[in-house]
Amino acid sequence: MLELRGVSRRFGQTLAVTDVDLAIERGAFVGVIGRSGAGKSTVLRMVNRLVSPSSGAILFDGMDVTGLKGEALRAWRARCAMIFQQFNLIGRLDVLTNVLMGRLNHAPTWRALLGLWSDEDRAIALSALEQFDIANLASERAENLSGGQQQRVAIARALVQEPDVILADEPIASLDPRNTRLVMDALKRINRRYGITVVVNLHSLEIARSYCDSLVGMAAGRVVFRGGPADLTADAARALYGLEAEEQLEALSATPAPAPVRVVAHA
Ligand SMILES: Nc1ncnc2c1ncn2[C@@H]1O[C@H](COP(=O)(O)OP(=O)(O)OP(=O)(O)O)[C@@H](O)[C@H]1O
Repeated sequence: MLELRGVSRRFGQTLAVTDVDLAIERGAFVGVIGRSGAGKSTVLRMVNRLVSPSSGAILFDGMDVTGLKGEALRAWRARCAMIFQQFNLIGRLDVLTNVLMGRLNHAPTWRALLGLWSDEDRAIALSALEQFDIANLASERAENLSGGQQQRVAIARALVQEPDVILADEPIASLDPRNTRLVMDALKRINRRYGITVVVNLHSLEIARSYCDSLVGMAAGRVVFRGGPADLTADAARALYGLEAEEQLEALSATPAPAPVRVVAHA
């Protein structure tokens, strides 16, 4: 279980995140929703410690990860893979090598630096690409791929890391509707198939409702909504999105809410 207990983060005078309590079960697929600036990215970044909390504690299966440093911090980061809106691939390298970067924690550094990946690592990387229908692109330079293809490569890289948790920060924000579905399907597949916990920041309520088992809504740095997709009513959306809500609600009314599978518990 991934737990946030009273977690806050201040940047100068800005309180980005205030007193967030969350308890996310292993294998859950959780969407974090809310307006721009609500604190969603900061929450995700605190989990893998790209940003450290100003106060509060983050625990994974009872282990306090809040104060980890050095080797212990690297080990924790290997267990929680991060996926970014801008993919963060190395454009001049080929797709397979980008995916192999996810194996860095499983290979001796000298071998990785020399590009001497084991046959096993290569097979694992290729198999990850196959799962997302992009094995044919293995030898292409990453920068030549479309955004949707690049994001699937990033998900393959995260998968071969063999993480416990995948933290995806607006992974579909720069994608068209077809690629949005392909990328969300890829995240869902690895969640269901391998039981990897997925926490994903999303702008679109429609996507959040159709893919996530449970939702956490943030406004002005605080958690103001928790529930299953069916709990995301028009009133809840208005509370989260204010004036922006109508646009979101239009898209939402076009999609029936699926039944929730798992719920985020209060800590
Ligand atoms: N490194 C930083 N330095 C200063 N302020 C920051 C930093 N990171 C975030 N903030 C501020 O913290 C608040 C929350 O930002 P955050 O990026 O977490 O929100 P968000 O909900 O992810 O927004 P978006 O959807 O636009 O990414 C904002 O006011 C933002 O300007």
